[in-house]
Amino acid sequence: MSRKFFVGGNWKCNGTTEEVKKLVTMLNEAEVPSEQDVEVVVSPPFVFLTLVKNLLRPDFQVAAQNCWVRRGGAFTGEISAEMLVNLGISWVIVGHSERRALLNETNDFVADKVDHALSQGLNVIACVGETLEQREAGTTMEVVAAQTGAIADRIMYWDNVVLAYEPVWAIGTGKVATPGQAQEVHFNLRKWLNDNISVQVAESTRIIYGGSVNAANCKELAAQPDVDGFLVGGASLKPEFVEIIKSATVKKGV
Ligand SMILES: O=C(CO)COP(=O)(O)O
Repeated sequence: MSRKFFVGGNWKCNGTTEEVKKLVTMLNEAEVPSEQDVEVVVSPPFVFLTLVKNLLRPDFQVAAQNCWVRRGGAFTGEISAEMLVNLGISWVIVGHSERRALLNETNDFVADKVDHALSQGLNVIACVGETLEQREAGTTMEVVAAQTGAIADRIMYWDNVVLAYEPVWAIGTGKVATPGQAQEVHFNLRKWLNDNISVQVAESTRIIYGGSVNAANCKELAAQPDVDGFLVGGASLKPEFVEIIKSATVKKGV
């Protein structure tokens, strides 16, 4: 069993053309472990997708932060999965907690999106995670299982899916989950996959952690057996993103 370490950079709604070019130049010049050891995917806002795709080093890939739930058409302001494929974009982030919370995306809506994005040949980073209230009420695993279950029903081939566990209380707060807290949920999620999908899917699906990951905390998190990488927000806009990519070496024992 080997799950390639995965590091995603979610740039969220940030950046000007100049800033994006600078960030890409920094990434292009960085020395990182080889493609064999780490898969790196950066996710700029829609308007910069083509710019980033054209400038970015070929060993890194590009993700959109969202896409429309079904085929394109008369949906003002939306971007379809077909358009992303047409641009040569290979990944899309789906179900991010900011969209669930601020745009009222439900488990069913997220599941429809996963279904359509996969049907068009996109790879999907599907996000799940509990709020602070849910954690304090002891319902973390229930919430995460319900979110995962909704999308799992629509997935035929798990090879194109990465699960991102992003506890809402750790996102953009500087309050990172402890390695133990992250490992506990990742372990339980993998067990959920084992019990509800298959042993093979449980062993091969990458479960990455997101929420205030930075250069200082990434190594200890990466050392957890069920943490297969990261989805990084704020720190993905800074040079320290390179250090986070390098935490892949923790898995290799290098
Ligand atoms: O939401 C996140 C990645 O998708 C995490 O954001 P931060 O790393 O800024 O906490």
